[in-house]
Formats: sequence, structure tokens, C-alpha cells
Amino acid sequence: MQKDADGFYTPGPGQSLTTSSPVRPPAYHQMPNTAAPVSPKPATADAPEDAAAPKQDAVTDLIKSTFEVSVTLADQQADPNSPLFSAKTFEELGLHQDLLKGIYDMGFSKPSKIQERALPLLLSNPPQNMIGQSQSGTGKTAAFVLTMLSRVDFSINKPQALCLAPSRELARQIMSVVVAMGKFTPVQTEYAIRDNLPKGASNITAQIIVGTPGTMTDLIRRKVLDVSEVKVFVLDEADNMLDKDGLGEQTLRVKNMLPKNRPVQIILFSATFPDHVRNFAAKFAPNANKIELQRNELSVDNIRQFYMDCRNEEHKYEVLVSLYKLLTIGQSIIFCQHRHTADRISQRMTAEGHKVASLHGAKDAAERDAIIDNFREGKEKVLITTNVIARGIDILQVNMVVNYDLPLMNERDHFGNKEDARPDIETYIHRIGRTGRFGRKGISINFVHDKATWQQMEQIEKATGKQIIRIETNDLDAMEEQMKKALK
Ligand SMILES: Nc1ncnc2c1ncn2[C@@H]1O[C@H](COP(=O)(O)OP(=O)(O)OP(=O)(O)O)[C@@H](O)[C@H]1O
Repeated sequence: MQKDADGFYTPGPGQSLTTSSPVRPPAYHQMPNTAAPVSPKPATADAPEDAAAPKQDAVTDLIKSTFEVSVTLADQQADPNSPLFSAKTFEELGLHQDLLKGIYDMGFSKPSKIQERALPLLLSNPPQNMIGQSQSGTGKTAAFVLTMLSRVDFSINKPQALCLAPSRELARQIMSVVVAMGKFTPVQTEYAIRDNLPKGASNITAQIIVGTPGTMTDLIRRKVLDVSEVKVFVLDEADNMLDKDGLGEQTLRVKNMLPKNRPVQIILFSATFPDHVRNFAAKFAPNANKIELQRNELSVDNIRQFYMDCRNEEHKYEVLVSLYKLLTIGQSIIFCQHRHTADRISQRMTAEGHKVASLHGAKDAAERDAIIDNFREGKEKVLITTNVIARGIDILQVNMVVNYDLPLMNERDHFGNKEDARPDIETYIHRIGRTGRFGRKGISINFVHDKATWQQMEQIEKATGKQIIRIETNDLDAMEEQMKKALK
């Protein structure tokens, strides 16, 4: 593979990998541009120091991690603790050499905990459904991408694996993993995201399609996307994709259009599966093997959580500005509840000479792609956004997340206010999970400014079982000290 001027990976001469879409996936930020050995890459002593790289022991800790997952097999007679259902190495999974090459080329040497438990179940035959849960940043994407790649018949030029995600940003990121992992295979891929396919496009021949549910439905309905050969259907951020108040209806529509006369392996993954979607998930993916987390293990311990006591809304803005120096040590994401807040604070900070970017769903597709790509490539250090990128986005250099507004459930009281709204625990867990990826250290800071936000934060603390520590808003040095310590 070669990197073009914009930092995108393109197939080299003689390489048949194609992404037929005009929207290119973001450059896979960890993908080294070297020939691939078919064994794990040895760590070299003279490798350049990557500021975002986790200390080797952090990665090893994550891989060894003993966080409790409970595995329930659809076959009740089978023993989930049998070594048959666990893989300590990628070799023992029986993957095609070309896929092993792709994995090692990405720098993965051993399966992470979720990969170790999920992959043997995902790859076994006959294919079985899976409902898989594991904390943010622990490697769920590779588990379902490998499954899609290993089930595709490259000699058939028809869609065979569909993957849905809640945002175009996440769909593009998943595609970058499909392209990187499938680098040594002839896989063809296509997006099902808005403003992507040319108007007259009539027939998708790619084998793996990644997109958002509205566009996927539209393409299937218009018969641009033929689903007759589909054998794998993946929902990333599955609880969000199945939520009746959210994307649930559209996702169900896609499922209902899949072939009825052949088995389709349904794979649901998320870091969270709140009670209200669990039943629906079980119906959506019947007889699934299940990997579940304990309630108090929902977020990883390497993300230290803080809060700052602000006097009022205006003081929140002042505190954010005073944090700027710390926000730019690595990269940071500031979450707001509304688009207009994201726009307002980013315009104000820009006018005051700070360099920040803002991203939300009201921006057009090309602008959204450019903003996230710039941030991914480190050209922007501070991204002010809404829940649109709360889930899934994997940028290793992000070491700080600020909840400028706490995430709230989409409920209003009789007067249309959200003052007494309950905190949205799942979104909180996903938001803070944008940092602390794959064993790295990260910090999150919540701004609280009145009784309601204080109570909401208390509920979050209780629900997640993780302590949220106070930091002074008026002692910058002490604040800096405390944060640097947390990141060490
Ligand atoms: N076996 C592995 N070895 C080394 N790095 C890995 C391995 N598996 C995944 N990673 C890296 O870990 C990071 C997080 O993975 P991924 O984005 O799949 O997390 P996730 O579990 O899907 O998180 P989220 O719940 O936030 O979506 C990625 O940068 C990925 O490249």
C-alpha cells in the first residue's frame, strides 16, 4: 500500500484491493507502510517514540486483563470455559494467511480479551449469532471485521457482509479497519453513507458494505444493493442501533429485507447494553452466544474521572478557556448537549485566538469528513462536538474528554425543560471512552454548575461505580499537577 498526498492509503501496483467508493476511509493511523511478515511484528529497540503509544506494559495489561466477562453459549451443553472457546494467539483461529498478514501488518501481536473470547465463537461453523459486550477501546472492531473478512467469498462479486454504525464518522473508521485488515486479500468494499454513491449508480458489486441504516435501507430498496448473498450482518454500537427511540426502526427495516431462505449470522457489539434493549437484542439475534460485562465493569480503570465546580454557564466557558493549555498537551474532545452550544463556544474561542474545531450533524458531509480527518491526523488538537461522535471513534492521541454539558436522556418535563432530566449513563460511558484507548491513560472532566447537574453527576458516579474526583477551578497549577499525575 502507498500513502497518497492526503495521507490516505491506496493500493500499490499489482494490488487488487479496491474501495469502489469516492469517499475514502480515513488513513488507518496505526498502519505502518511496510511489507508484512506473517508473524507478529517484533518490538524494535530503535523504533521512533510515539507520544500516543501506550507503554508496552499497559497493552500487555489490557491483553491479560481479567475484567469479568460472562460467556453464555447458545449450546447449553457446551462449557464456555473450555479452551476450545478461547484463543491466545491469532494463529490458532485457523485464519487465512492473507488475513493473518493483515493483522500483523496492523501491529497486532495477540488477541485482546474480547477478541480471545469472541473470535472462536464468531468464526466457528455453522455460523452462530453473537451479542458481545466489552469496554470501550478494547478491540471489538477487529473481532467483527475479521469475521466479515473471513466469511466473504472473494470470487463472488456481490454484497456478502453488511455492517451498520450510528454515524458516518464511525462507518468511515470501520471501513479503514476493513481496508487495513483486508490489505492482502482481494476484498472490495463500498459505503452506504449519505452523499456517497453517484446519483446514477445502479449495482453494488463490492462484498463488504459499511454504512448507516437510513442509506443502507435506501440502497436495498432501490435495488442498488442486492442482499441475496448476504451472510453476515453486523451492528456496531448495537444498543444504540436497536434503541426504539433512536435508530431501532431503521435497523429493523434493514434486517427485514435480508434473505429469509439462507442463514445470516447476526453480530451485535457494544460497550453498553442497557436493560431496555437487551430483550430486543435477544430477539434480533436469536440463539446468540453472549459475552457480557458486569455492571460495575462498564468503564475501564485507566480513565481517571474528575469534575469541576463552575458557578454558572458563563463560568463554564471561562474554565474551559483556562484549560486550553492542558487540552492541547495531547488531543481533547469537548462534548456539548446541543449543536448551537458547540458552535457558540468554538466561535467564541476562535475569536479569542484559540485554535479549535467543531463538528456536529448539521454540517454537510464533506465538511464533517474534513474536520474529523484533520483531527485524526493531529492537525487540530481540540474538537468541540455533540453526541454525534460519542461512540466508537478511536483516536489514540485523545487523552482528555470534557463533558461541558453532561449527557442527558432525551426527556422533557411538562414545561419542555430538561432541568430534571436523568443523566444518559450509556452515552457518558461512551463519551469518556474516547480517551484511554487500548490500555492508554486518559482523563475525563465533568463541568457541574448547579444543583441539577450536581445530582446528575452523582447518579453517574453511582451507576458506574467509579469515583469522580474534584479539581479546583481557580488554582491552575494545582489543576495541571493533578492532571499530569493522572496521565502518567
Ligand atoms: N489485538 C490487538 N493488539 C493491539 N491493538 C489492538 C488490538 N485490537 C485492537 N487494537 C487497537 O485498539 C484500539 C481500540 O479498538 P476498537 O476501536 O476496536 O475498540 P472498541 O472496543 O470497538 O471501542 P468502542 O467501544 O469505543 O467502539 C484500536 O486503535 C485498535 O487498533
